[in-house]
Amino acid sequence: MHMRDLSKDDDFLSHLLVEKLGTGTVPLLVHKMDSSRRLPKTDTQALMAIVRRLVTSKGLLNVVVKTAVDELLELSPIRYYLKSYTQKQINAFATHASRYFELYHPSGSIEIAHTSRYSHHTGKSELCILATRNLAVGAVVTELKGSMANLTDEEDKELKRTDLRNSDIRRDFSVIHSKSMKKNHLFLGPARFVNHDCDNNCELFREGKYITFRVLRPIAIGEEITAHYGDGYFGKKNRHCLCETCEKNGRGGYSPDHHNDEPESSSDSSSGSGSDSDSDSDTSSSDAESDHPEKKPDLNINERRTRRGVYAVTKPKENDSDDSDNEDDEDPVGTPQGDGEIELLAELDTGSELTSLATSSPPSDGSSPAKHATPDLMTPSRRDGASPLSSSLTELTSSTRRSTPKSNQSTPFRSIIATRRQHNAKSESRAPASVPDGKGKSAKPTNASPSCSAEPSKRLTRSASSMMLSDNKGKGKATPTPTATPRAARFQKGGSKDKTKDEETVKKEEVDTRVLRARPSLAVQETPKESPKPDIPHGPDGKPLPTCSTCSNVLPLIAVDSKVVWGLGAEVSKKKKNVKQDCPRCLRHFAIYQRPWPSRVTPRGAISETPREETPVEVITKKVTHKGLSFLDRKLAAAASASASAANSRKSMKHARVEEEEEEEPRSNKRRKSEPEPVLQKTKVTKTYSSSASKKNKRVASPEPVEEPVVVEEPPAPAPPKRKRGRPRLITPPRVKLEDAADADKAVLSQPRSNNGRFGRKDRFRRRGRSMSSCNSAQKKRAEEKEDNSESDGGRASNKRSHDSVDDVEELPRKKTSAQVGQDEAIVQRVLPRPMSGFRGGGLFSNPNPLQYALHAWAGPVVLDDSSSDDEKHPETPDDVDSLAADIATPEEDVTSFVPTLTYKPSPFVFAKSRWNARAGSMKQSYAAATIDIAEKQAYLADEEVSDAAP
Ligand SMILES: C[S@@+](CC[C@H](N)C(=O)[O-])C[C@H]1O[C@@H](n2cnc3c(N)ncnc32)[C@H](O)[C@@H]1O
Repeated sequence: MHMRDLSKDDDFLSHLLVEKLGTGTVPLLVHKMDSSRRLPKTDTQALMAIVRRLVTSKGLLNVVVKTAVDELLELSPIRYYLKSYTQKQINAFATHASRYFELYHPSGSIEIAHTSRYSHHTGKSELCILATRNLAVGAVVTELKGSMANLTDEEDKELKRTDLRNSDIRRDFSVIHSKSMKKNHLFLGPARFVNHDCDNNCELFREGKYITFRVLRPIAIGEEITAHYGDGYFGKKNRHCLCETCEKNGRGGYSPDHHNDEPESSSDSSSGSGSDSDSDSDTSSSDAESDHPEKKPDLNINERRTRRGVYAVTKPKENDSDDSDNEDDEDPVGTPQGDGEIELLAELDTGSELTSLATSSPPSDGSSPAKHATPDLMTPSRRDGASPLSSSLTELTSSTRRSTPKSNQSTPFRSIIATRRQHNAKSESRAPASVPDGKGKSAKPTNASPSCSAEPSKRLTRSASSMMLSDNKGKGKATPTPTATPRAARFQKGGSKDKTKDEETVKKEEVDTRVLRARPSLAVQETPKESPKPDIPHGPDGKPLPTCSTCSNVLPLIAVDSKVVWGLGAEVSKKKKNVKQDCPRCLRHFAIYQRPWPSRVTPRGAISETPREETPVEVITKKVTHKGLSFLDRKLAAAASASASAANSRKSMKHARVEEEEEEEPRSNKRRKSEPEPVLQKTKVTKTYSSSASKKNKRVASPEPVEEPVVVEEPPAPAPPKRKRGRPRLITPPRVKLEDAADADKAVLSQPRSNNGRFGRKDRFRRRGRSMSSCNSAQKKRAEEKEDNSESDGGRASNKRSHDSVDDVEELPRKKTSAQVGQDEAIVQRVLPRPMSGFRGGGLFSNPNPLQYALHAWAGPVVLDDSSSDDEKHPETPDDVDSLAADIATPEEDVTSFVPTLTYKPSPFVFAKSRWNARAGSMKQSYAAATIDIAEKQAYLADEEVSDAAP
């Protein structure tokens, strides 16, 4: 993908899906790559309607996102925007759009919001990412993704260059450095809104071909997601950094002796060859010490420093110290480091930001930027910091609090970024001098100063940058809370030598955590045992400040271009005085979800209501009992022992296997009649099986979409389709009907795409290679096949691998799945991972939400046994839409795009069940056939499974 395309697409999509969505009079202004670019005018209502459908759809994430992308592409302004695009560009656009849509899915855990932590310094509206759920350590924020584009050397330099002609151009984007390719890539998308904190709570990491974020320490609802850009991103040793940690510790931009107009900023604007960190590299350690006298080894174990800011690299070498600028300078980025788990160095562009920091409205007296806070400050505080005033939804449970960051137990800290207070103070005094401590803490001295540690009982907000109260995250490096941040604590205690040792321990713990950690969402759903004490903030006049009736944060003052657009009372005065008022963040949330912040619509039974390909419907109603399991256990044990003796005859088994496959279905049916499996205790048959299919002993899925299968007691139960063992597979969606074959544009846009909206390669080929009339004939053919299949062989659920393209399906009717002969809608819903078919949430657990389970329990930071397959299959080439930047270009990629999100790590229970669903039956028939030694067969199957699992 080209940098220009990505920039343009991101400008447009962020405009559509961030700026315009539910923001009303309070826009979430996104810094554009090119703010002078004219964007097609788009109906906000139409966009909101699409998002509303997304959030209310009962479907899998990738399916509903794909639908949303489809709908977006149908909008006239978007069609107009794409009219000159090639198919490949449309694919990339669709992929990028899916990243933004994903943010809004009810299963999501983050939101984009305003922050004014930096605005008062940069003079620009800034955005941030906030958690909408409590996030546990190790959780992967899967929806925080970005698209990448290859950068030529010229583009790389250009991005670092300060464009003096257009001061609006902000370099608020990430640049990822690929170690393997030794190239920089532009990294845009929702992930670009993650701000820097010197004590970051998330880290960038790579999982397969994905780059996403992993939680380093517990994050509370409403807390900002932060990453570490590197030690030199904001000047030497981040001396201009405005993060909360620096604010707490009086460092960086909050250092008493901080000056904005420090010389290193100018180096960024020069040519692009230099960077802020380059400057750092030359900085003596004594300089660094003076800036950060208490600086401890960085907590991010993955961090290594390079010439520019880095926030995700391989594990550090032994004795890697914080003052390793020179070492890193010399360290070629392509040199393998550590175990190579993370192969990307992630860096943010260091060019213009520092220039911006240094040049934007510097205080005339050179004082700390906080002294010049303007009223446009707003970052909603985290959930647990809120003082519930009216809504029970704002309350947190005690257990939730236990899982919240250590900050909650530590000395409360109140951010100086207390917009409304500052504003009020300003109004009253009419002069910045009204801020007595020089940090804007005067609005309510007891709250604003560190002395507020005398109020430990009060749960204060984190308020990364807002007008609100802010607590101390408690993550001060000097006072780690071992239980909250064991990793941090270790690194703070130990030197560099200990660090390596500790890393190993931590790594091990991480692995454990990956398996055992609780779902992040679990912590969110609990109900409070008791409400925290309301902490109603007061203004300088002693009067209580207006608070949001939902999140209880102080209502912000939001300014755009130095003009207050919200918060001065205009919007409140229209209403009655005592009417409750929500803050813009909660208003936006409500507009999107129709529910009070932070709750989102959670489709109930989304998984179970969606028929899966290759999943016999009757299996859905079966339950595995303990009795059945013990029986299966015995069988499994017998098979395992038998298989041990069969290692030397596996080759001959392959022939036998072929024969067996030919006979499998009839035998399967035979088995079902004669030997009912104990595990299938409750066999119910749905209407989706035709009598003709029963006659032929073959299963035929209903041509109708089976949203909620009506279960009827109607024996006999047809045999489930044979399932291959091994990796989960997706079934490729069929082609969508071309409503208007004459409309070429529409034909393009209505082509089937993969889950995130991209067009498959073969689809593109088809589009070029086939005329519209051939499309029509294909439709006819499908209709005929549909009839055929409903009467004959349609029940043979496809065992095709996911990379069987749509074309394959159409051109090879015998491979056609039963779902594909049904309606298109039904087929779309079949784009499901195969492993899920073995996961019967409703049957196994009291909370029948396998999607949630998979998302939160399994989508961990584990390097999966099959996670490398993507890379093995498709070496990453971010310059192409089929690569890192565009991960769903082909049907194969449909599979891979889903896997990281729904990482399949079955529990032993589920694993046993899913395995036995497939294996137990075939084993029995193998015994019955008695022509092949069962032991050999099992050995062969085990072999097959291994090879199936391989990419
Ligand atoms: C990748 S962007 C993050 C999103 C950005 N806030 C926005 O609205 O687009 C990086 C920019 O955010 C701001 N920023 C993030 N973290 C910061 C920090 N710790 N100190 C100062 N500015 C920061 C700076 O303006 C920086 O250039």
